[in-house]
Amino acid sequence: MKLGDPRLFRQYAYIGGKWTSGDEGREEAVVNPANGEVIGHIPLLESRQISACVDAAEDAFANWRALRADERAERLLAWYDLIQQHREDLATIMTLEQGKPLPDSRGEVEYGASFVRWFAEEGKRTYGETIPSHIPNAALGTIKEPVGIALLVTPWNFPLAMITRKAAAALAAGCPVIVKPAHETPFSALALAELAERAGIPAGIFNVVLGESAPLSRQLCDDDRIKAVSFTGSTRVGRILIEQCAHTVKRMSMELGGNAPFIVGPDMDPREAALAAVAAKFQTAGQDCLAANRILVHESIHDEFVAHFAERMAALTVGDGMESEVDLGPLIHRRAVEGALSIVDDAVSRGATLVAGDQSDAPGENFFMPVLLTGVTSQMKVWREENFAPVAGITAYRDDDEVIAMANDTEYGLAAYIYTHDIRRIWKLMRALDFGMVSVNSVKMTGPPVPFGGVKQSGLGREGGAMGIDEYLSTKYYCLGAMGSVSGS
Ligand SMILES: NC(=O)c1ccc[n+]([C@@H]2O[C@H](COP(=O)([O-])OP(=O)(O)OC[C@H]3O[C@@H](n4cnc5c(N)ncnc54)[C@H](O)[C@@H]3O)[C@@H](O)[C@H]2O)c1
Ligand SMILES: N[C@@H](CC=O)C(=O)O
Repeated sequence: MKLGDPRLFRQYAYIGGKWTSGDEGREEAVVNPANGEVIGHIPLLESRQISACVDAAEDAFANWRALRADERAERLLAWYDLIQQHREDLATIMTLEQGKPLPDSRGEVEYGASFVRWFAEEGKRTYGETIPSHIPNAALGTIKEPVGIALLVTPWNFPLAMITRKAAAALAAGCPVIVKPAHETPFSALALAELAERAGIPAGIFNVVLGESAPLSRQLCDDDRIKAVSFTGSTRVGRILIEQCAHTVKRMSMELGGNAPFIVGPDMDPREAALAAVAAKFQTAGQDCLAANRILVHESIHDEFVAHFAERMAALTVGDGMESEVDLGPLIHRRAVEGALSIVDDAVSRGATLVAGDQSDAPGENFFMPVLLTGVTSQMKVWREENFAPVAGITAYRDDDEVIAMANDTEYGLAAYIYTHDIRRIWKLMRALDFGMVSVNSVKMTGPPVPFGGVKQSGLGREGGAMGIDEYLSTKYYCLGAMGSVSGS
């Protein structure tokens, strides 16, 4: 791997400010999904090393929480500057381990860094409140305090930004973090740790643990010293973590799967809407929780929309993300390709039409050519499951009430898109859609000021925005009694 700063490529865990190998020497290879080449190895830590990591975080907590918010902000801003300075190396690491095209990786580094800057500032605004007292001669109010050590478990599709969106909020709030990255994409997390160290974030405050996911997470969920768990990943694993944390009653934030509807109104220009739908579906090769999976188009413009969608989709190039002019990189592994194939087969066997998507054109075993299916129905996996692949399903609807019922017919409730210029329709749909985020006439909806998150089985809590830091803060109410005559009491 050619990096301007080779020390960003670390093949160790990072615990209590020390780069750490596994005590028993167990390791795992990490491969480039585009070509199967081994990029490097990571240690698999033993249970006692995981406990040592919690010890280190516990030891570091008191001093970190005691810093003033502006002192923590200085460290975070230094981290932000370093991420920006090293963005090219960070993007290279990301493309090699995740597969996304290099320009997308650069975009993710920028996006990930933006949360660090945002929360550096937001940490200075964790205000409590004063409460008009109902108790004679008493002063009432609240203050916000850090919850304690936070475990952050993150996915492989956004290997950097899903960490910074959590970690920056937790650190700004005064909490130490233990990051458990996906084993497919550990090197972005480790590069962030290297930069956190250089930024003066003290030992024990930002830790990265590596190991077998299930036992490792179980041990940390069982540990009463961990006070919060923030998870981004599948709904299936989210349910497991919720169960595991029940008996220690931890604060939980869950950013889980999505199955976004993309609704196109009858007044829309079919071409404009189709270009937006392609952009909303195929980012990160469809491996995006916001991907427009169920494209619901008014029957009056359906055929024209499909023609434009197919034309735009045909222009997408699939290849190694390190090459120029690539739109879609590989899927993360062969299992993902097989999953996508089975979803397409299921849809076709149940009556969907395969308009485009010839897999014999795929440039390698982990690649998947974009697929367009029409006539998809709620009986098909492509409708019911989060397909997490470049598989687009389009279906026609008659009227607003029908499309609302179709869009809400899913256990997921992360994001929905509406394309129409009819203000009454916008308002009606926006209110009726059972999703945590609704984007109207815009593919882009995320960013640091935004309360990102879902309803139903897409999650609990919000990341980003003013709400994002609250996930790492406890509210302490105080009642100062016998204060004498208190004005306003
Ligand atoms: N809502 C959001 O903000 C958001 C953002 C990105 C991704 N996602 C979701 O993430 C999923 C894709 O990512 P993924 O495949 O990495 O998800 P995943 O649930 O398989 O894995 C996520 C993390 O959990 C770990 N893990 C896996 N099995 C575990 C277990 N039994 N116990 C504890 N930890 C375990 C993994 O190693 C990884 O670190 C999709 O469902 C996508 O929608 C959601
Ligand atoms: N695209 C999402 C991540 C989902 O996979 C984001 O911007 O946070």
